[in-house]
Amino acid sequence: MTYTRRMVNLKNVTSDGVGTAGLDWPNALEQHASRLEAARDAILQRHASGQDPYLGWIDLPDGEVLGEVQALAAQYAGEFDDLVVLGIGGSSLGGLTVLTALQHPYHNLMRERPALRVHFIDNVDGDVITGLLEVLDPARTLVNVISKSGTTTETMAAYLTCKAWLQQHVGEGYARQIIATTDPQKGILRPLAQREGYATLPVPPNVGGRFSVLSAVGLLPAALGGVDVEALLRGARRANEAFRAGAHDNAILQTALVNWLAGEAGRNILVFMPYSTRLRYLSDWFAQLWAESLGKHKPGGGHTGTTPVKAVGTTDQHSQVQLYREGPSDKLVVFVRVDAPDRDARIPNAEPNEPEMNYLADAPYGRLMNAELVATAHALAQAGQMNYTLSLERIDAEQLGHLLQFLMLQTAVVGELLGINAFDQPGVELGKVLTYALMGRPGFDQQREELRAAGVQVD
Ligand SMILES: O=P(O)(O)OC[C@H]1O[C@](O)(CO)[C@@H](O)[C@@H]1O
Repeated sequence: MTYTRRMVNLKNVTSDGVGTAGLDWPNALEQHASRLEAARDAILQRHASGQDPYLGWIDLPDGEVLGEVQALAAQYAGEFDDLVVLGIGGSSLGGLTVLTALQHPYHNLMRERPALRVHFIDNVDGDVITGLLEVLDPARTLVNVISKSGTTTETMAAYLTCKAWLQQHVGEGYARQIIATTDPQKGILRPLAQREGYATLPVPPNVGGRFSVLSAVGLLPAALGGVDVEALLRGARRANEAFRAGAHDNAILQTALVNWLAGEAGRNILVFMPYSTRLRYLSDWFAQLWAESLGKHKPGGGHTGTTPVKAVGTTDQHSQVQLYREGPSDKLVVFVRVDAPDRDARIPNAEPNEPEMNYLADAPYGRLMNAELVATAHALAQAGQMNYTLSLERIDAEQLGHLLQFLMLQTAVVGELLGINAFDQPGVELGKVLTYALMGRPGFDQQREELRAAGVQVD
């Protein structure tokens, strides 16, 4: 994986494609190299101490849970057609990203499928949940309920629905068709799964949801969907190794710096825009990673965080790029480019009577896609709009694993530069608690009364 930067304008674009204006590159790197390395070292030291409650995700590429995941996947393969994944946020978006990127783009429509179809339920939309169950065969459907905390309302509601559906249709054997992925100790889901006799997988206590894609959370759905999970972890290990390089050879540190400086310079919006339909959910996964990690109260007062915007090229070129070029200079745009698509898909020879279309004749789709990316990056740079491009050679499990770990490490470094805890999410927890109060969950009477006192209708 490589990256290029194309900053505020084209004047200072160097021969290796590294744009420099605005950030005065490479002086900015010179100026901040030791600070970057210190941030990286602080993270690695906390991790090495074995005491840090949040940094377990750095170890996930070593694949401690891999054997267990593969054994479960092998046990179920062939016997089932569909897997329904129940989870939300970090308990859903990683698996969705990996499967959308790595399965056949129309895997679900294939007559002969090499692996299970995987469906993600990540909302309390009764039409969608019951609509899905209406068309699935209960005897050939597995359910993987995923919740780190083991309590999240949305996931518990979907679990109750799916369990009742399985019980109704397959009777006593339903427990064999449910796998619970959750914290080894905490929450409601773990004891419930033990009582019911479900197969279980762990979410390590020191791994937060948005950093859990390479734990059993992402690996089991990926493995059941036919993804080469070993290669995914191998790629992530390469990112871990690259993270140890000096700042001048370390794209993770350098992009963290660009992001941090962009925020400090008032560029409060971060547009994440892969040029690939297969990578469209990477934008969703990244948006959660970025927003929950970096949108925080500053220790000394004030706030941190740039607002992630999910986009996909070229599609959103035709809906958002007008704003990115001529709107306020308050954004950093991150493109993701794929050098070589899997298929040598070409546009057929054009219309013989339309010579103006001949430029498309026999053109590879990949070339057209990347021409659009480069054109957009240049157009933004010319208008003083900061952007850089991360490049994958191709979309395969190893490259994707590398990119996921790259982005998690980059986010951790930005958190360190900002002086915040990038691994908690207190702002989201309050919403969860107030939902419990509104829904009448026992133990939340005080919050219920507070809501009533604040004029919220609670009954
Ligand atoms: O895995 P859980 O505990 O159900 O949480 C799901 C998601 O909810 C959040 O806590 C935010 O509401 C995320 O951080 C997390 O990924």
